[in-house]
Amino acid sequence: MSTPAPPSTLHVGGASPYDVVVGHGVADRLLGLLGEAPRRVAVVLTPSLRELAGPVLEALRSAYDVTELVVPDGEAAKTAETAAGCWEQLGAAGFTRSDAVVTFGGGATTDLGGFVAATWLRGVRVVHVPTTLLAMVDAAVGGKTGVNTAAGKNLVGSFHEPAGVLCDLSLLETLPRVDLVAGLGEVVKCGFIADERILELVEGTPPEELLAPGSPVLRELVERSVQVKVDVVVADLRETGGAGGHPGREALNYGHTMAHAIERAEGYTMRHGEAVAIGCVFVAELARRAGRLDDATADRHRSAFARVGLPVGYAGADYDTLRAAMAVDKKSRGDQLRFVVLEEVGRPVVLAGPEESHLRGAYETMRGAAS
Ligand SMILES: NC(=O)c1ccc[n+]([C@@H]2O[C@H](COP(=O)([O-])OP(=O)(O)OC[C@H]3O[C@@H](n4cnc5c(N)ncnc54)[C@H](O)[C@@H]3O)[C@@H](O)[C@H]2O)c1
Ligand SMILES: O=C(O)C(=O)C[C@@H](O)[C@H](O)[C@H](O)COP(=O)(O)O
Ligand SMILES: [Zn+2]
Repeated sequence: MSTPAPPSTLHVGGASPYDVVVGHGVADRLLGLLGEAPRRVAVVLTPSLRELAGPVLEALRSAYDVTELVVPDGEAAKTAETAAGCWEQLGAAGFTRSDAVVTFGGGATTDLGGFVAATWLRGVRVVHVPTTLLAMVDAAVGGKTGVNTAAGKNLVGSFHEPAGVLCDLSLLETLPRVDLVAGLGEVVKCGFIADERILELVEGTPPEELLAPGSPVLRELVERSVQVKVDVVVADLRETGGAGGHPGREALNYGHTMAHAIERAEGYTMRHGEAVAIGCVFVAELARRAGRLDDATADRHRSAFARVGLPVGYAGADYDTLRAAMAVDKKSRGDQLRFVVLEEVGRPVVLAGPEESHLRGAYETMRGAAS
């Protein structure tokens, strides 16, 4: 076995700067990152990850009063009720503004834990230790936090930047393959919106190699995807818009209008990364029909996502159900749907108010591609 390369640090500039550290064993840096200011540390995690979190919890207990905020697994954690339960526990523990929250888990845990940290005392420090590929490349970075409501996904939340993100690639060793594959959904998305080298790596590497937690290619994909996200959020943290025709932070939402509608229609049983793959293929087809994207790049979407084992079609819910769910997307303005589409790889733009016939046509193509 070759020794893994030393950790790399990606700096996120702005008003509240922090670092994203990527490498093997970097969860050990948690104590150094939290420093001496906190007396209490609350760790947000799920029952299924308590064993994996053992060394982190032990290290934290050696330095702080630790409160475990044990939340439901997966999307079930992202509710106002779960957040309220965490607030109760923070209150009971006498959690102050100098104390800190640590999240340990996938994107659902970092979203919920980040939201709890953003709202407790109007904002306390949070450090994310993402344990899924998806959370490392996307959810833990950039400060978007939130929970779902009956009306849709991530409808309540806030922007609250972490004090640091520790992407410990060793933690991926226990992650089921299907969740690793789902994480590639956001990785490939980053390739299409901003970094074609990601697509070349995905297209040119055997999937087995891509999906090995110790693989240098996987590590490069993590670093490149984090860099894509960092570049976007540094320029437009609060999603107020970009310059020169670039959609700003909304670019990271590529494929998400349909993805979130499908997740909601499926009662959040489909993995987010899988829905993102379908959503990207859908919106590429929409852009093709609207005359914005060429056939070859639309086809490249199908082949890139399918190559790593992600779905590229969906036939579960009918058009009207998905159309209604897309209307509550945060990119919508009034009655108008807005999509991020590509004009070419690396050139995202906003398509506002697409023709209904193009939407229906892209929906039918998505239905036809369902396996
Ligand atoms: N805030 C953001 O910017 C942002 C970005 C992308 C996605 N998200 C959100 O992230 C969520 C999806 O995150 P996800 O794909 O990580 O799913 P997830 O958090 O539901 O985790 C997937 C599964 O993996 C398990 N797991 C996690 N780490 C593990 C490990 N190391 N070993 C074994 N099992 C492990 C979890 O228990 C869970 O069952 C969605 O809610 C999505 O909306 C947020
Ligand atoms: O960070 C962002 O901005 C993103 O859009 C990244 C997405 O991958 C992520 O799923 C995000 O949570 C979606 O945001 P939302 O604003 O559509 O809820
Ligand atoms: Zn996403």
